[in-house]
Amino acid sequence: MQTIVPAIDLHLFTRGDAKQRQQLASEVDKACREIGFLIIRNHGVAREVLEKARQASKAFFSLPKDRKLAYAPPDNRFRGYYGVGNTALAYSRDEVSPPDLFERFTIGPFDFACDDYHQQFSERFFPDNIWPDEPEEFRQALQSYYRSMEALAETLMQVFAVALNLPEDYFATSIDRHISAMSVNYYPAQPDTPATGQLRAGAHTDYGTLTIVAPTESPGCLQVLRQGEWYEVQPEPGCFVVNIGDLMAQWTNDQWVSTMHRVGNPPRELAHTDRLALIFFHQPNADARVECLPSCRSPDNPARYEPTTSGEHLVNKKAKTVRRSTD
Ligand SMILES: O=C(O)CCC(=O)C(=O)O
Ligand SMILES: [Fe+2]
Repeated sequence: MQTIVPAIDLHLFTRGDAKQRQQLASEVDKACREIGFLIIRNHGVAREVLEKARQASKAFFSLPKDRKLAYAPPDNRFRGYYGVGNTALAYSRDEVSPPDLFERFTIGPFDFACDDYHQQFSERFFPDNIWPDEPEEFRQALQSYYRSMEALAETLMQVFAVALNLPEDYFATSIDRHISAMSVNYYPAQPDTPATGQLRAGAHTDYGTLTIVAPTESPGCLQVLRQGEWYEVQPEPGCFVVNIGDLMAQWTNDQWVSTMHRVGNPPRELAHTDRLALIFFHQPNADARVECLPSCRSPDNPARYEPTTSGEHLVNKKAKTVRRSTD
C-alpha cells in the first residue's frame, strides 16, 4: 500500500506572512478536496503534553479488566471506558459487522461556564466525565491534552476559513462553546485470529468538523479509502493526522470530502503488537447552524443537504455505533 496523505507545515500559517498563509490555505484546500486527510507538522502542541497523555493512557489500559470496567458509563452518555465488544464504527453506516477490536476511554468538555447554554444542553452534550482514580496522573494528563487539541482545532478552523475564501474568524462563533469529545483508543495485541471481516476499527467516516489523531506507529494502522483502494497512513513521529468529518463536508456542499477510513489488523506475525491513538473529535457548539456555505453553492450546484445543527447531527450519528454499555 502506498501513502497518499499530504503533509503541511502549520508554522506557515501561525508565523508566516500573508503570502505564506495563503499558500498554506491553498494546500489545505487541495488536500481537503482530494483526500480529506492531512499530516500536520509544526503544530505547536508541546511534546510533553502528548507524551504524558500517552503514558497515562497506557497505564490505564494495562489495568486488569475489572478495574477498567469500574469506569464504564452507567448510561448512554459516551464518557468513560468501553471494552472490546461494545463498538463497531461501521454501524454508523448501517453495516452489520462484528465488533471492533479496540477499547476506548472518552472524555468531553469540562470546567465550562454555568450559563443558560450549558444548562440547556447539559444532559445531552455536557454530562459529567468519568475519571479513574488510577493512574493518579490520568485526569490531569488528559485534560491538558484536551485543552491543547481545542487550541489546535481553533487554529485549523481559521485555516479552513481562509482556505474557503472566508474571513479567518468565520467559524469562531460556531465553535466557541463546542461539544468535542476526546477518546483514547487502545488496540490490544491479537493472540487469536480476528473473525472474518473483523477489524481494529471498521470502515466509517467521522461525524464532526475535523478529527485530530495522534497514533503510535505500528503495524495494523489507519487506512483511507480512495477510488476503491485502501491506503495506509503511517504517522510521522511527533505529527498529527487530521481528517475532515461529515459536518465539514455538509458545510462545503461536498466540495471537501469526509473520507472513509478504518484501522486494519496487524499481519499475524506481528499480532503481538498493540496500538494506542489519542483522538480529538472536534464538534461545533450544540446549537451551531450548519448550512451550505454561500461560496460552495450556485444555481448549477444547489445545496445538497438540509440545514442542521451540530447537536442534532451528532445525536443522529452516534446513536448507531454502540451495541451495549458494558462488556
Ligand atoms: O485509531 C485511529 O487511528 C483512528 C480511529 C478512528 O478513525 C476513530 O475512532 O474514529
Ligand atoms: Fe474515525
